[in-house]
Amino acid sequence: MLQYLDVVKSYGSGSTEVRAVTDVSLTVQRGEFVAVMGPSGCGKSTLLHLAGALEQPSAGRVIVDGNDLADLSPAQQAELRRNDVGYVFQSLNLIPALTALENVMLPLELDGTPSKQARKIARAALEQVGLDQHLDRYPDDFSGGQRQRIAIARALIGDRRLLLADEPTGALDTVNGDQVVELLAGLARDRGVSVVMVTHDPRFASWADRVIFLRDGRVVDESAPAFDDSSIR
Ligand SMILES: Nc1ncnc2c1ncn2[C@@H]1O[C@H](COP(=O)(O)OP(=O)(O)OP(=O)(O)O)[C@@H](O)[C@H]1O
Repeated sequence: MLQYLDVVKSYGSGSTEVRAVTDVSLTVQRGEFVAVMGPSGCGKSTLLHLAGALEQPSAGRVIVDGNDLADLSPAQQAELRRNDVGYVFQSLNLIPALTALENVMLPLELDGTPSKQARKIARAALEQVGLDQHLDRYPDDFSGGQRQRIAIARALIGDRRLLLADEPTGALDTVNGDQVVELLAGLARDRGVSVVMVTHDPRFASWADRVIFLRDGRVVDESAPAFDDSSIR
């Protein structure tokens, strides 16, 4: 579903050049849940941005669902972002003035889906994340974990098959964080969504099928989940 081949990403040039990602080769299978860990600034977010075609690699290739992103025009990249790739961030970006249902409907409506149909699809997406009640309430009426689930429903709308989650538990307590990560694991296992989740917390990484450790932009280890390794925080 997602492949990095000898990927390098630098920002700036000459004496101000920063190597965010260096020689990363990595494959994420369909339905696989991969956690990415590593110290601050090691390139975790950059890896996600490359997968979502939000950044272009300086060298190497990024392949999403069989498409080499470099071969796609900007319009085709935008289409891939819209149809295949979902994002979840630590800050939820839910719109406070819209209800839970309206928040999830929004991307569909912006894409021209008629309201009635958008409502139906959004309800189904919310049901998949375990929310089928009080959908006419506003984000502030939900707990942090429920809000993140609304954001995940919105990210997955339209059957996206690759979910990029950047610290989705960052603003949550352990109980809510666990629920969100359990949901991500279930989406991978039961629906074949490929999930790449950046996290600082070994507890949440332990839900993943595989954990990738980055340091200074390089993959330094790839292993079974670590439960308590303070050196990688
Ligand atoms: N747009 C940019 N311009 C210049 N440098 C950047 C840019 N984005 C990231 N960097 C640099 O690239 C490196 C990797 O950044 P990145 O955000 O990918 O790390 P990270 O592991 O996600 O960090 P954190 O855990 O703090 O979010 C850092 O040194 C960062 O300062």
